[in-house]
Amino acid sequence: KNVFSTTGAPIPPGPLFRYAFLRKYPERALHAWAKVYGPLFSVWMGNQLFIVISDPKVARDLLVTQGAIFSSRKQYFVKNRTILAGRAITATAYDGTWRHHRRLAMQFLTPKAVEGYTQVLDYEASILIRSLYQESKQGKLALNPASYTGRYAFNNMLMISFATRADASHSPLVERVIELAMEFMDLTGLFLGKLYPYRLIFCDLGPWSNAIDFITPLQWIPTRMRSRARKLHTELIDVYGAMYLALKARIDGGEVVPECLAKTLIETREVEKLDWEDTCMLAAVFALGGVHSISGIIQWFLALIPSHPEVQASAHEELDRVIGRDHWPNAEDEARLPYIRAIIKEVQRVHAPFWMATPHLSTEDYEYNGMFIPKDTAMVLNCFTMHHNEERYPDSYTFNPDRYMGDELSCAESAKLSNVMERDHWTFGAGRRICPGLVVAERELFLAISRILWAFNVRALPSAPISLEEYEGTSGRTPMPFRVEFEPRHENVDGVLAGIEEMKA
Ligand code: HEM
Repeated sequence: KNVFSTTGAPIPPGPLFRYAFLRKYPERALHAWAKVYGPLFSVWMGNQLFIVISDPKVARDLLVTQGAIFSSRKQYFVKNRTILAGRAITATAYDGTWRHHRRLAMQFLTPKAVEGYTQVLDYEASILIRSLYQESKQGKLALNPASYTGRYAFNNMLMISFATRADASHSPLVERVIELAMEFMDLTGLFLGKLYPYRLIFCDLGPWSNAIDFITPLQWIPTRMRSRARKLHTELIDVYGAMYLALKARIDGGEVVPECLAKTLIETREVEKLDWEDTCMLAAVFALGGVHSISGIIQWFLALIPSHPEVQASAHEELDRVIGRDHWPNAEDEARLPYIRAIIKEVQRVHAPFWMATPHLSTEDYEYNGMFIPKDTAMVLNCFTMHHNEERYPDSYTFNPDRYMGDELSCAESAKLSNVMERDHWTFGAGRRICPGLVVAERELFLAISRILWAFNVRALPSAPISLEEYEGTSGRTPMPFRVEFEPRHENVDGVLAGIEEMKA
């Protein structure tokens, strides 16, 4: 590969020895290198060049302004080519298929669409609070929140994708979806710790995936990795195909099912010329992208809040003042609760679930500030360094929601600011591949976190301190398993929860 442009510009500087540094907590290595090599540096993995972006203005200049060049995806052998077969939007190159599939999914992700099914998210948030209240025996028993936050995020996605949900005793099909997610994690080499149901529906690969991705001859021989990846691909098609067909059978049987992604696919599949694999992978998109991420952020919130009693007290004060104790916050209260919003933004800043977003691939040679970025370079957004930019976030290692007071924009609005130094954070990526689930994600986070704060005083156990440094996986996703107490804050919690019944799947 050329390391100089035709005008003689070199690729950005970078470290010589790298693999060992990138194995666990890779963002720490990237952060250290950004200090040495600056806002744009190179890292080679085998014959693949990665260029790491660590500055908001550079991110804008390349990923946004030059979006026509920096918006594709590398076709990793295991994840993109074999398991997802270039589909599920995230794995698709920057082409007509990507545009087509993203457009179809976006019908369910625009602010207007999210408004239309907010009652679903609202209901699942109620079930989340009810489960935490009941299963903690009204606050007497400490809980590990992972499976509850996972079920919350999972049910939201199941409802908007397939108009179905998992009750506490889930169906065999849902069990299967979870097993496949675990196999996905296992195969893509990302998961190091103990498995919990629901938490692992999907995570986007850190850029440094398997050796087989970088050593081409390994792809030609029948390794166990290759056969498991192929099997997983087939199973994803089978399982999500079965969920699609189950919905179709309901519709064919005369049932009036709520609007959902799979229903739209059923109605438009022929006109849209979607083959069976496209259909199944598209139907799976929300469950793949929108579970682990949401669940992870709520868990980080729960891990952080007990050690910041002053933040929790200010949140309780705001809720009591603005909402009162007779009812809990609803979606339309969001704008009136700036401190709750600030907490949510700050959690996302200090614990973005994907420290390296999902790398974009360049599709043309490009020269930037005297440096050469060759075609087919994987561009990594170094969110960790960007979220610790002292100019933008003074005292950046301190969890301090106050820094967002006065920021009245939603994350979606903030991502469009022309002054990128004012953008709230980079947790959802940047440019044309920015997370399309951003609006629904924000609403889900608001409903869950504002109601947890309304209902409970969240406390750590003195005997089981929570680690805020370590995490599972290789990209900052979820905290190490921990337990917290959910102490009801007032008597009305019981009364408000009394009217809520769990629907069957
Ligand atoms: C707080 C929760 C979430 C976070 C932090 C998150 C983060 C991300 C990030 C960093 C990317 C890569 C962006 C880039 O390439 O620049 C992404 C892509 C994506 N996300 Fe999310 N996401 C979240 C929730 C969701 C939800 C709820 C959905 C679905 C409803 C979703 C669906 C997707 C899809 C389909 C892509 C691929 C987009 C493309 O390649 O064009 N995400 N997300």
